[in-house]
Amino acid sequence: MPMTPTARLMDGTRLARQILDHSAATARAVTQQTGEAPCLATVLVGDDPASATYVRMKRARCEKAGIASRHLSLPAATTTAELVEAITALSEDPGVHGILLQHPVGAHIDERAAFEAIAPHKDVDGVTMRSFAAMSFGLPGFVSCTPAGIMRLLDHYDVDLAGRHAVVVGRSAILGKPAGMLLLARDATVTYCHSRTRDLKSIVREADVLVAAVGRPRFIRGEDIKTGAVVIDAGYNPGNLGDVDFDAAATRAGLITPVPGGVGPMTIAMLLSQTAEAAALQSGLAPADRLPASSG
Ligand SMILES: Nc1nc2c(c(=O)[nH]1)N[C@@H](CN(C=O)c1ccc(C(=O)N[C@@H](CCC(=O)O)C(=O)O)cc1)CN2
Repeated sequence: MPMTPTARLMDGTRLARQILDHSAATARAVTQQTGEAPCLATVLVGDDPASATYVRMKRARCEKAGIASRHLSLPAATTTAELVEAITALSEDPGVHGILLQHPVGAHIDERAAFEAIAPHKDVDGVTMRSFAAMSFGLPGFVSCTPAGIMRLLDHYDVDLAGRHAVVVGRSAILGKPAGMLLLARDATVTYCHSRTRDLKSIVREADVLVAAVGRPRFIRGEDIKTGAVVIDAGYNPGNLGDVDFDAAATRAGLITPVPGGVGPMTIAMLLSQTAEAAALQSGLAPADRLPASSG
């Protein structure tokens, strides 16, 4: 007999809307003050359809929020040097307030070198080493958007993290790794799991808070979710499938994010929030010691 879902849904679409409204208000203030709308430059390398969709979604949200966007589409054969040069030009362009390089780029490109060409004050996607270090030390700076969105969801649903066992499955530079650091900063006891982890299931079963960021559809089974756990599904697999077997997990979890409608919309909302904040900082409208994560 099918089990009844017991978990409460964490509605990322609704919370993202609130953050987008706040970002639009900040963008309006910048435009009134400077006569120029905040501007996000988006850079896409190659023709991966999913990446093109995400960039289109980001630009559409920008337009709705009164944020201008400038798009640079580069061929798949672009070299690291050419990409670094293009991003450096955007970093030096005073008309651009934020830069997004859509991940992933082709395997022949040194993605880290390309990310590092983003000027720190324009790193609204929170992908540079400097942004990661600032986040890890609790200093002002921009935070990688999906982890920032996850923290906003946890706060919105009043999840107390201190002393809880948070298990992050995945260790990518823009998702798993920073998510763990943010949870640690909130006094959670953090375990990172990855492809070489032994007996993953037994660790997942101990998670009070589980962040699934593996990139494998329905990789986390419902039977491995601890009763009452908070389950954050940060997966974005083809066909709008998350990393968690949602139906089964929802019969055991206390709180759970759906896919779609959970972490995804929060990722884009945080990008716009940080873009509006970057423009406000660059035009002297916001104090430089204000943490972007507190806006919206
Ligand atoms: N430079 C970056 N690259 C990538 C990031 C990132 O944060 N910065 N994240 C992911 C993909 N991503 C944004 O780029 C992303 C994925 C999914 C969604 C989303 O809203 N999904 C919807 C469903 C999709 C739909 O409605 O068509 C949802 O979950 O509700 C947003 C952003 C990799 N690359």
